[in-house]
Amino acid sequence: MKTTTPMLLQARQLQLKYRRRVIWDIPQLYWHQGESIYLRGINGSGKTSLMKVIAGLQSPSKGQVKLNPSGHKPANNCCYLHQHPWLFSNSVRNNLLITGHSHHLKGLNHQQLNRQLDDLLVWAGLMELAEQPARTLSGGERQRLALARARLIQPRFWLLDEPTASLDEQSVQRLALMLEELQQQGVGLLLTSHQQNAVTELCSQQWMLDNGQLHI
Ligand SMILES: Nc1ncnc2c1ncn2[C@@H]1O[C@H](COP(=O)(O)OP(=O)(O)OP(=O)(O)O)[C@@H](O)[C@H]1O
Repeated sequence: MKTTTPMLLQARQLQLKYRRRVIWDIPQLYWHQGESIYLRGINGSGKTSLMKVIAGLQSPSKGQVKLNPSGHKPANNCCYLHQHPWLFSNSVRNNLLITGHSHHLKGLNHQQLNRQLDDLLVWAGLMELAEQPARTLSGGERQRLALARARLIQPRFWLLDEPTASLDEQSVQRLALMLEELQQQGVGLLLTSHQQNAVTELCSQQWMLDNGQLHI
């Protein structure tokens, strides 16, 4: 991460409406970098919408999400990971390379760049699949590649929408180990899941969306 000063993401009077229907109304919300939060709520309670608003991918109807220290934008420091990650159709390694080129890896020489990609492939358990087309990966492998790709961008806040849906026990454990390493680096994690598992157990806090209210 670029600096060591932890950030605080906060919002006041945050509201989301679709037409006249209020999805949620949140008087205040604080998320310190380094905190891991399990966001719960029944289908349709507004979890995905809240994550997208926090990550700067969607505008709220009222209020604003801010980062402290001020001057930083949520969209530049948050990464929202979809349940079904979108990947480039070329190889696993090239998925990382393309993302790396468009971010901070531009200044690295060929050898340094390859070393960084190798480290990420090892972290994600994808070294043996590095030359395989990403479209042929299994669900668990796709998730791990999406995580490795996001790590290149070095977000402070990671928002994972149903990362373990349709993963078997072993894949969940593997993902949990990867997320644990991110936690040790001091990132913030916010994740949803309809089942409690090794990934949700990493979270020391829970937020519950219920009937338009966020219970913290
Ligand atoms: N673009 C939109 N226009 C109108 N309504 C929408 C739109 N996007 C979402 N909604 C509605 O907002 C509500 C919240 O949706 P959201 O996807 O945030 O819920 P969720 O808690 O993530 O659900 P799930 O657990 O099923 O993924 C739902 O009732 C949904 O139909």
